[in-house]
Amino acid sequence: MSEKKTFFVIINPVSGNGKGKKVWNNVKDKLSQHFNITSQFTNHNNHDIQITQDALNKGFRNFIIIGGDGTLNKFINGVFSQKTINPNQISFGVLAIGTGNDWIKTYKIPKNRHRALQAIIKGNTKTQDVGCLTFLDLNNSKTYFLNLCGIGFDGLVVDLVKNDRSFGKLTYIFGALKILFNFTYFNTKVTLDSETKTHKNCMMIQLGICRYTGSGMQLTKQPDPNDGLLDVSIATNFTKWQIAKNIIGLFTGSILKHENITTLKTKHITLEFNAKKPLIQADGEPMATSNIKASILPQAITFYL
Ligand SMILES: Nc1ncnc2c1ncn2[C@@H]1O[C@H](COP(=O)(O)OP(=O)(O)OP(=O)(O)O)[C@@H](O)[C@H]1O
Repeated sequence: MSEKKTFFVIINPVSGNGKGKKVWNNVKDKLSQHFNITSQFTNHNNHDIQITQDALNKGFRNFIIIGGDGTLNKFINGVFSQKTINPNQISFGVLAIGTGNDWIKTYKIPKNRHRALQAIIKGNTKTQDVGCLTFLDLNNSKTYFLNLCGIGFDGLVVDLVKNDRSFGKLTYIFGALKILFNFTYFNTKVTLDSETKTHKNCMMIQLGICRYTGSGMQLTKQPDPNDGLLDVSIATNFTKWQIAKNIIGLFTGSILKHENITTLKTKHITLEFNAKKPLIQADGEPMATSNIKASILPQAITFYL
């Protein structure tokens, strides 16, 4: 009989309004039948980063994340902010128990935990790109993302719902409707290679790797998680009425045909904002407020699907 593979399981007990413990109790026997398992619950915000790095230092290379997009984001930051172990030796599977669970949607990874588990047991893997944000006003400190980074409108939405996701899947939609009446435009100097252009009255800018954000919205045109490029969209001069009218288009992606949206693909992009800087989110997590450079690490992480 072949030797059992070893996995380290990280469980976020607060994801998806507190489903973590129950899900873990539900799957741990099955996991142990197939794998050697070590597990740890997170105790506080960002603990997921520390747990990942401690597990890497102890020799673990395969992970299962029981959490939402935010927990995945912290795992990715644990992997890419350390320099000892090459990320190409690391792989992860996910049992998605979050609120939005947007990352799994691109790959149709089942939300049903037993089917998701089956996929990990089967052992098929795939690689994808990882995004890197450099905060230019904060000593060039870096953060990494797996799904999508949004600036402006959805930065405000994430900030609004960060402490209360009790509406489940509808949390982001209710948040977006509330922000609709409060957002302010911002101006952005966009630099691609050596060319700089100013976009006035920006409502939001998306830097996408995967397809979905905000519980199923499609705000980037042709994201390919494996092409080594960020899929950028810049929305300008939208009135509140135009957004309200196009709300279904946010979910179908047809909003991207609107003349007020510029789309492009790039390996890196620098965004400098006016004095009142917009809020930034990455993978549904609030980020620092700063001018940023975004770049991509091609096919940098392996996952089970
Ligand atoms: N024990 C903990 N207590 C408080 N916060 C935690 C804990 N463990 C992890 N976190 C933080 O919880 C945040 C959100 O978790 P996560 O995104 O997985 O759930 P969610 O918000 O319900 O799902 P989604 O992002 O898919 O909408 C992450 O920033 C993570 O660092």
